[in-house]
Amino acid sequence: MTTRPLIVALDFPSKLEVHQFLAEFENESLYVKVGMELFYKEGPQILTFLKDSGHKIFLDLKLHDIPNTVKSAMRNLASLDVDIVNVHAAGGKQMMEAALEGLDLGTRAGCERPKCIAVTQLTSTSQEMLQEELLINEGLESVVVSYAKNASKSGLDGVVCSTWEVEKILEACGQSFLTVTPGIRLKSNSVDDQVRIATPEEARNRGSWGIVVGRPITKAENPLEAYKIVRNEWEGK
Ligand SMILES: O=c1ccn([C@@H]2O[C@H](COP(=O)(O)O)[C@@H](O)[C@H]2O)c(=O)[nH]1
Repeated sequence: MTTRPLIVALDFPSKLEVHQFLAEFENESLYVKVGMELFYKEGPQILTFLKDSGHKIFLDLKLHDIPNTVKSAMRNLASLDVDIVNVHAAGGKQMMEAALEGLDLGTRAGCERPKCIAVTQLTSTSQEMLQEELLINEGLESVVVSYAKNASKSGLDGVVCSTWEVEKILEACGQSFLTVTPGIRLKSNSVDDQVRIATPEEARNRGSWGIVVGRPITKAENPLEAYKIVRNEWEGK
């Protein structure tokens, strides 16, 4: 598996669809993302199944609450033995620090603490929505970079952002700060509800650490073939 992962978003209603999807990949070890839809239906057991099948896991629950609640929740998530967890940077620095404290408390001796990253602005958010609905009167890029700096100052390992903010974030937070970029589309794909989209090649050229790809693979007529096309473009083959 590449050190700059292609993370497949398992946005399925239940474990049945997950099993059907993964069956096509035979023995390939994937980096998968489990989000709210699947986790709220199946609970931690789905993570055990994925780990036992040899996959790495980004548990994408996007915590956003008061610091004490996030700390306690992260303490529990730490015991699930996943590779990445996340919060919303909009929760603020104190909340992000609390998330790390909870993870440190919950990580079992001898195990690695899950990496913790913060969502800056969702890739479905546009400049217009930022201003008109969220009432944030800054440029979107500057808001994203500013939230990334808060995440970095709080000790987090990286952020979720769009491909188009990666360069500025790496300049501001250092080249080893992780940038995970969803909103990835091949030229032939539909945009769906995403706004700040990029191709796998653009993500690679802009320096994304990892890309998250859901529907372009999971809804493809041939998911394994779609996965290989995305992976080849991401890896520059
Ligand atoms: O800003 C964000 C944060 C998370 N996501 C998640 O990534 C996948 C993208 O799925 P696609 O089908 O490739 O659009 C999905 O699970 C989102 O919840 C994001 O898109 N943007």
